[in-house]
Amino acid sequence: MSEPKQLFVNLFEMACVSHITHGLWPLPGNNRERFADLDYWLELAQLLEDGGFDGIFLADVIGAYDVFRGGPETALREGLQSPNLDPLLLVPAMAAVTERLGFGVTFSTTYEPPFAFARRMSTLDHLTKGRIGWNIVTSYLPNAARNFGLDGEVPHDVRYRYADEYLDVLYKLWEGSWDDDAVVADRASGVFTDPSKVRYIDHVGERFRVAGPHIVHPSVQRTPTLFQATGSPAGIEFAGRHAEVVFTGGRTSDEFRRNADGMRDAAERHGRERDDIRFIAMAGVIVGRTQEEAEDKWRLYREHASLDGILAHSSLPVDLTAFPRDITVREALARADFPASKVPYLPLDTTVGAALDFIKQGRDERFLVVGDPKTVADEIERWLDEDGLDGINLRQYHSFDTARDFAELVVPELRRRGRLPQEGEVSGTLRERLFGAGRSRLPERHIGARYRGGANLDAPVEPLRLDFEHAASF
Ligand SMILES: Cc1cc2nc3c(=O)[nH]c(=O)nc-3n(C[C@H](O)[C@H](O)[C@H](O)COP(=O)(O)O)c2cc1C
Repeated sequence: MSEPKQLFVNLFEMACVSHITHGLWPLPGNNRERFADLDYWLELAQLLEDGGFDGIFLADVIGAYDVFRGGPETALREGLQSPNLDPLLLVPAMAAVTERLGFGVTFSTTYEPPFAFARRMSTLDHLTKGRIGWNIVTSYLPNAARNFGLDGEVPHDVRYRYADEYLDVLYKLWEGSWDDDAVVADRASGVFTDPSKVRYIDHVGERFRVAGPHIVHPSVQRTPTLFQATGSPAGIEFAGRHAEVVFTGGRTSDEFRRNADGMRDAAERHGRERDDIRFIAMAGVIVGRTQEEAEDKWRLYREHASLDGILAHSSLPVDLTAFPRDITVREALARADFPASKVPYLPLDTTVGAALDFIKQGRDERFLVVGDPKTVADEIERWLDEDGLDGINLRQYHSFDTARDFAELVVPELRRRGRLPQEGEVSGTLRERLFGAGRSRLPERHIGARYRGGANLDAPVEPLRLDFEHAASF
């Protein structure tokens, strides 16, 4: 009999008070307001490693949420992703108190040039001994654009075209600029680096000119493990070329499988294998010693959920709370002169009141389970076997109760069922943890590997075809 498929578990985090579960930070015992205290991250990292988590995943944004009600006031009042610390700087501290925990950090390709970022990631890969992953985002907040000298957002698909060139520069630096044996460190001769094994990259593209050589020698993974979250046609094409782990969702199993298959098809179009991408979903797991205890927690979280926080986070420009509760959402959007086609996720023919209640409840999710350890483990097994999910980003409702509950109640049950590695069984780089021992580096068939040994540095890459009609943004 084949071994059961195992789950990859990240805690979903962000260095702010209110990341995705708005309104919950003031709950008794919640540590969220300590996010700027280094001890918060050290305690959390140790809890996660000891508790059987594979990684911590750090989200990031570089601007304020100021679309809802035309300003940042709601977001600031809620602590909604602002104030927000730089996630890259938290990693070395957490790495110092752990040995196995993986780190996924978010960084945007749209506003800061690639050379300095390549250096920071190589540094983190060295310091963590190959435990670093990068969540590639192109940023979606209009305010972010205004923070970096632009009047407004770069159009959605253009952001992905820029991101593609950004990745090209990074691969040249990470994969092509230095040979593995370039560092000699020979005391007798006093030679530290063999200059014949280090080269300029001389990248000249649409957006970037980067001479190189890379200023950091090769790290364990060279290219960090590449994560991405997407659902748009342009994003899927980009993921097919680059991503190794994709966050995707879906309200039903079928929708999830269709999304994943679309990305596997895209991977094949780019010369990769279908299982070169792992799929991770954001998941809510509310567990108690009994079903009743879990239901009580879930009720508490829903009672305290902040509708304003959720709406400000969604950046919906129409303030539905300003309309009578008994008219339909379609009617409210028409009165606001806002096209209903731009909000396909809203239930247009229900009343505004029902829609707001629905948004606040947060129940329409495939990857949400509330129950005792057995119920939760049964459901997670369905996600793995029936939906084809590989891992989860655990949504936090309460810090550290969410992570501690999962560690104490769910991990032992999943281990008993062979769905998580046993304690002490885990080792290797982040990429090896996801794809198996011996795969610390990008496989040869990945586009980033084409520069190995300095090959192809002056051969242009076929541009990513992004000629889709796509107006929606996140
Ligand atoms: C689970 C998840 C996590 C995300 N985390 C971030 C983040 O930390 N920072 C960010 O700018 N965007 C984040 N996004 C948004 C994505 O980067 C992207 O903008 C969104 O998925 C829409 O992509 P698309 O337009 O290609 O479909 C996240 C999305 C999902 C689903």
